[in-house]
Amino acid sequence: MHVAYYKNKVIYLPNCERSSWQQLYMASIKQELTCIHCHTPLKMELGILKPPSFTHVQATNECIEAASLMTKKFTQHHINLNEKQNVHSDSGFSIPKRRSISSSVEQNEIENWKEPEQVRAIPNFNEKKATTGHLALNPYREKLQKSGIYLDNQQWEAVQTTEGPLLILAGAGSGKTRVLTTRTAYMLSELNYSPKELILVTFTAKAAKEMKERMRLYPGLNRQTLNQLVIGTFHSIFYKMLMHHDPQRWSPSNLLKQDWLRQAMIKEAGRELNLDEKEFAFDQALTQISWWKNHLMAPEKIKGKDLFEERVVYLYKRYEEMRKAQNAFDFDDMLLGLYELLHENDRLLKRYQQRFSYVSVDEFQDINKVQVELITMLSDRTKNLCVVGDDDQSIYAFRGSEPSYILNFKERYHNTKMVILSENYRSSHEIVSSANNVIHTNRQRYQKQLHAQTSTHSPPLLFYPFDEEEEATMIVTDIKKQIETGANPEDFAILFRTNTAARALIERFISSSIPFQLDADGDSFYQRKAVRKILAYLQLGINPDDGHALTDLIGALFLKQETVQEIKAASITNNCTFVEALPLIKGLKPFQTKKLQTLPTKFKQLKEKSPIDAIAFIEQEMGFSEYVKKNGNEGNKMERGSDDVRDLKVVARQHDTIEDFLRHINHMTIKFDELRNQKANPNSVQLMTIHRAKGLEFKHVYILSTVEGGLPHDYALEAWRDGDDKPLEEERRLMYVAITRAEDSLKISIPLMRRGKKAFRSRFAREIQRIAPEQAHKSRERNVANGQGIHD
Ligand SMILES: Nc1ncnc2c1ncn2[C@@H]1O[C@H](COP(=O)(O)OP(=O)(O)OP(=O)(O)O)[C@@H](O)[C@H]1O
Repeated sequence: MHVAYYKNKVIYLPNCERSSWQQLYMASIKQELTCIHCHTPLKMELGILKPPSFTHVQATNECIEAASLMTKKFTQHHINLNEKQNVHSDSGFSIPKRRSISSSVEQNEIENWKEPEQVRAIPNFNEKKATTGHLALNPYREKLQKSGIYLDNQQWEAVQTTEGPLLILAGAGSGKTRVLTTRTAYMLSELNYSPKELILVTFTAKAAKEMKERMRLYPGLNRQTLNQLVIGTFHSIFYKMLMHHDPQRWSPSNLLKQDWLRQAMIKEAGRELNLDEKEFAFDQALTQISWWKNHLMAPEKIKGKDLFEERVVYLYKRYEEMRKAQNAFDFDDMLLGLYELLHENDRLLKRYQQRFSYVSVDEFQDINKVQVELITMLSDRTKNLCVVGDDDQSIYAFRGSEPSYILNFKERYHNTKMVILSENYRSSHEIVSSANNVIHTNRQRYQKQLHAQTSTHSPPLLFYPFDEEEEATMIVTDIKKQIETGANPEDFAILFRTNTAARALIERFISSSIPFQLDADGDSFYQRKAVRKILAYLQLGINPDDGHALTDLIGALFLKQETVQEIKAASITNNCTFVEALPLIKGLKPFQTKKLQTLPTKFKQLKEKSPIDAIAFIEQEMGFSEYVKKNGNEGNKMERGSDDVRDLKVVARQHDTIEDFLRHINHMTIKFDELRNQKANPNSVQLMTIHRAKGLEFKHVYILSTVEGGLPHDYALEAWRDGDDKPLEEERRLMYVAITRAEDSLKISIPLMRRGKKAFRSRFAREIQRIAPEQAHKSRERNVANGQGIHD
């Protein structure tokens, strides 16, 4: 059904602007859309696969007749019911829409709808399974197979290579965990190496635990042997070593465990520079300091590139002084401490080299400078260093990791043997081919192609929501339908590039009945600096005595926090509101006083506006644009204040009054906090950043906002325009990681609008539609052999 009654008007869906669909959808949830005949509330379907429609649950024949009669009227040439009634749109709906409709066409289809498309560039599936019988069967391999542990030939080759430097390039889903655990088990139970000789470094504690648990299932391995094995993260293993040598200095009580402890130190140092606690990006400063430490860069050796960096260098220097004076250490010091200890103490280094004859490292693509140096030192005697990783999944440059360590491994460690694991056991052929299509464009990589074991004949889907809001609605609707027909919530994951990209999605899940879990760092979108300040303006517009809002706002007026007390005092002595007291502050420069004098009137004007107009007014008339320009992205190239304001405008457009807008935000902020403290429910839809999804797998995956600026992120595009394509290559790897998380189905969202502007489909969404040359070549060879053509 395409007609409904809404706000005292009859509306016809094909005539409604695309931008209004989301509002209509929200209206349907509030039961404001009704049947034109019986006035029963209608449900609006706004999903991925089909154009939207209204559903009438118990429609009578009269209801259906009335709807079809009305539809006919709307579709007649130049005739429009609302036009006759001379009703004009006042809520964003173009009713009537002044366009001619061919009288011969029964115009009952939605022209504004853009059909989803399947990925076409899928080569024919090669049924050939991974080879398992080519190498001569080894009794141990047979034993493994009897225990249900199958290895393909490439995996088996990696397991058997125990001596010398070994690089195992493990494509996504190719069983690197299986290889690492089997290789360790093989060395222990088959070659009878002592567990004390082995050290296995993982990237997360979870991975270490999983490997230990898996190893318990291997034939011939007992608990006692496994307990002697050194397996854990860099931090856990190396910290134990430090504790062993100097327990007093490295006592856990000296650890700066929480971020706020470190922040407190740099904030104290910041006061020496007169940095405003609420304005300066201290969190960014800590990330930068950590990056330098992991790159073995002492503060004396760093020259800041800009004012922000110069300040952070100072904070770094003072932080180190304060930390040392307190005998404290942070997580980075655990690695640096051991690095220094082994450098200074050659005898100790030799002892460790003597003890650990076999060093293995997982997730080698994510390694950083200090970690590389440490494992090189430890394995230097025997050169028995086995590293497992995937250069295509290196996504932690911001934390100091570099794909160059894995790419240059062979140059750094002579006589390296390289084994490539290219059989993917996780995803369908259609998903694997799409991943291959995207990643092959990267230049900084080992050329390789993943190969899937099965085909579902169901290619990934590209779909086109109008904007962020509609994207969220479509995905929630899609998942809901699948759950209704038997799928489990835990089968689904929605992946996004940044937390802010998921704002609308989180809100839609909060309002739905679907169990979900959010796995992302950081506060709610509405707690972000620029957003909080805009909201403070709006709150003061409504309540000019709002003390919290005044505190949030003060920096945006280029005033110091101490001024808040002065304003409050002036409001008491002059018996006026905080806003009215703004022009009464003494000791300011004349231009500042002049600006403050205009504010009370402007705050009054603000109150009367719609949320979207009010934000524009705050930006242009109340000086906020100027503030954002100066302070919007201090030290943070990833998240700019101006983008946050544009994101906020997307929400603002959905609300008619400031009160309603603020109520919505307040509700969502409370719900977001509850979410943070809620107990984990394993059977829930997973919402997470792509970074968090690494190493995980889900039956059905959705990727959000695959548009230029979203994925790839704006900052990478800027770097690329300046001639640096490294960040863009990392974004492509992120896309690759996201795609390869999916087992059975993958849906990629390409909104038409982003942050209120026309969006352009991501280059990755274009690349996915072009068959990777290597795949095309193989497919052509096969097809020639089979006498078929290929589609690309
Ligand atoms: N030889 C094999 N035969 C059948 N299944 C296998 C084989 N090797 C691995 N698998 C299965 O393939 C899946 C992916 O393996 P695993 O999680 O170890 O991949 P991965 O290489 O760590 O992936 P990623 O790097 O993408 O996170 C697992 O379910 C694993 O049990």
